[in-house]
Amino acid sequence: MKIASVEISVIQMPLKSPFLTHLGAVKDRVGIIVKVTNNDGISGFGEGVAFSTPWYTEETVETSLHMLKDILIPLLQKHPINRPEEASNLFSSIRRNNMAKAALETALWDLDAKSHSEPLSKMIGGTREIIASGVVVATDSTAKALGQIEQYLDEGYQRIKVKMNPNQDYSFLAEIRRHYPDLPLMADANSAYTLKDIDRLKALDEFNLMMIEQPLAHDDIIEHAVLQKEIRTPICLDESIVSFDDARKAIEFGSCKMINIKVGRVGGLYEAKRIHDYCFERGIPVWCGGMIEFGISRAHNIALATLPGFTIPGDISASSRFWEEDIISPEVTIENGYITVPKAPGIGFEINEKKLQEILLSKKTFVF
Ligand SMILES: O=C(O)CCC(=O)C1=CC=C[C@@H](O)[C@@H]1C(=O)O
Ligand SMILES: [Mg+2]
Repeated sequence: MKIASVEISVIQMPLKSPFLTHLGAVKDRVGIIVKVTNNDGISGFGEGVAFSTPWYTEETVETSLHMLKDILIPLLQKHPINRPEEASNLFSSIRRNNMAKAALETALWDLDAKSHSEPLSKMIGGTREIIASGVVVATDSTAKALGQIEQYLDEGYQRIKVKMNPNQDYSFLAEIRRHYPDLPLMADANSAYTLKDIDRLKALDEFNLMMIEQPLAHDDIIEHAVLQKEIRTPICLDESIVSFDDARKAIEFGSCKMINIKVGRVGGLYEAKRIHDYCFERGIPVWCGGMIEFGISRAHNIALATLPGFTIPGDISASSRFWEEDIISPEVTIENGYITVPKAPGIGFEINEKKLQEILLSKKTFVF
């Protein structure tokens, strides 16, 4: 890969409505766009998905920018690579900072797929032409949640994920089930519980949830294994899985029955695919998580979700779920609950340069 330059843009756009969790609210999204251009003038794009503050993982937009500008881009300048698969190994000398790594690594994948005139989904071994779409309801009242569920089901989404915590669990889920007894429903706790809550979590078994996501501590796999033995509802891990080895250990240990794979959280597409392959061989279902992202990351998620083990609809919703106007063209849309996988080379979407300029905060170019 003969890289000529890497450009880092910081953008900011308000969400159509706030995304509320028990850990905080996201109203305005700041994101990082990485553009890697080769000597033939072909550009690949990646997106940094860390939030502005470290409420979900330890990374932030600022730490990602530091890692990219001062560590990862200089590393790539010093050690040219031939294939995107090599980026993961090159970056492994740097501990964690997975979202910063993924921002650059995914851009290299897009560039490589475009240089081979191949869709990224095919390049990584994807087999699907359409992917099933789910959506997240993240609000603070039962009435608002019911209203949003109705709207999203009308739009065709195939499953709903709600946010839950000790102030919003049994009666909240009971009310949703009263209205929608057969709805494919999952609940994400973002670590709101401890093992003291086993009885409380056991009581939720009656709602036939597809899974409870990350009920216990963000860095735990030990206590999740204890909990999984006590409850019938499958546990899905999100925050606890930041690498292939985490996934392997969690599965060997019985800490979860499924995994939410987020490209940013695990440091890139290569690691995401390794986790997928491991789970697929063992019949462990995986699904693609979201990061309230802009269109570039959404496009990478679509490519990832074409792999055969992604058997559960992911948090890959339409561009219009969060944005008045997205930064890609065409925007991601849902038809009858599915997203059509683009056939154009790379991520398969163009960049909406006009929108990107409109929401641009800063830009820096690194010449190789
Ligand atoms: O991007 C989406 O569509 C939903 C994203 C989403 O649910 C999450 C993103 C980031 C942190 C969270 O609270 C939550 C999650 O934990 O999966
Ligand atoms: Mg989650």
